[in-house]
Amino acid sequence: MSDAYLALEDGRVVEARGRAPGRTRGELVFTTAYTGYEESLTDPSYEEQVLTFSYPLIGNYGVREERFESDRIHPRAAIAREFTDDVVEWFEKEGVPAIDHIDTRDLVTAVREEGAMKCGIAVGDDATPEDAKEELAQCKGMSEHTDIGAQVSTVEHETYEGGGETDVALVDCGAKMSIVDSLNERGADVHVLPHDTDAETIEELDPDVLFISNGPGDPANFTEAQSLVEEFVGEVPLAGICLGQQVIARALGGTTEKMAFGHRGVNQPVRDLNTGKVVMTTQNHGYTVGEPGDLNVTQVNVNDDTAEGLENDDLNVITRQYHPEAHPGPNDSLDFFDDVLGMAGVDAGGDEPRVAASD
Ligand SMILES: NC(=O)CC[C@H](N)C(=O)O
Repeated sequence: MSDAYLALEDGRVVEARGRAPGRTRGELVFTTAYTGYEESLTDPSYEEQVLTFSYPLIGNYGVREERFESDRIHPRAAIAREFTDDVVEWFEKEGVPAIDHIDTRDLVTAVREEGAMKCGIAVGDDATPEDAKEELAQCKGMSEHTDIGAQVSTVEHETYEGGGETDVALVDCGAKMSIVDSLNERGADVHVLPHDTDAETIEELDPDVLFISNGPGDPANFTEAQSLVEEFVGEVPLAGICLGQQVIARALGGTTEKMAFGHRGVNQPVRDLNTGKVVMTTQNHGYTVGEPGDLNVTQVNVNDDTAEGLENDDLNVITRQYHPEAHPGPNDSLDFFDDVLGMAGVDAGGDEPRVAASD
């Protein structure tokens, strides 16, 4: 007898130990990061997903709000080989089901071999395998969550002051706070705006940069953000991270597609095609840009050659598929934020000037 069951789309039902009760469902994803569980769990990009940690012990340095990327846990449930009591308390407080004492190596291998899959979870004294299967039966595909932006976005315009040197309009499709921090630290005031902000609001704000944030689900469902890009491209410098890159590419005639299982960890190697330099990056995405449209591919993933950086110097557009803001992960690509503010004519103190794609 167990008190936790995980039903997988491949037909298996796996027993586990229940740590925080509840029933839920989502797309099963993983991260191979061995630190940064507070940041990952509060990253809005994981909305409607179930996060499996491949590192075996999660929670061993406690839970501190200073490290949160948003105000709540976003994955619908969490899975590890072993969660500490500290982190379990947090799951219980937020009502997020969690399970451990499960073979996470097997789960991650299944996702890597069979591709992204749906799952259902049932945790509690009276939980049964059928409960988990019922959850699985109700699980939608990521693209079917058409209103996912509203689940994660701010509803009000919020301003985070960073010295007033520049004004960045950050369209919040599920933004991580580290993006705001990275811009504030470089002297920019950041205006965090709802995902469905209209063109008039942007016109009134008259920002120096229009920035589309990271976010959950299928970029095709962020139609309002895409319209803003179509409206302002060429007039206002544009930047984007992860979902932001995907939305901007779609707006500029490009395409996006679902990957087999995505890029998931903090050691994804990215090569800059101009300099040849390779940096380690943090990644957490299941979609990728196929055709880049009016953008040039300036950086690629060393493992599979997918587009990691897109730019158009004439139109003043620069985007990244990975997370330059880190949290979790390496700080090697923080200079992206210097380049973003550089488009607005600000010398934000970067080490070296950006090399244009056409040079
Ligand atoms: N971290 C992100 O912004 C993820 C982008 C998008 N939801 C994807 O899965 O590809």
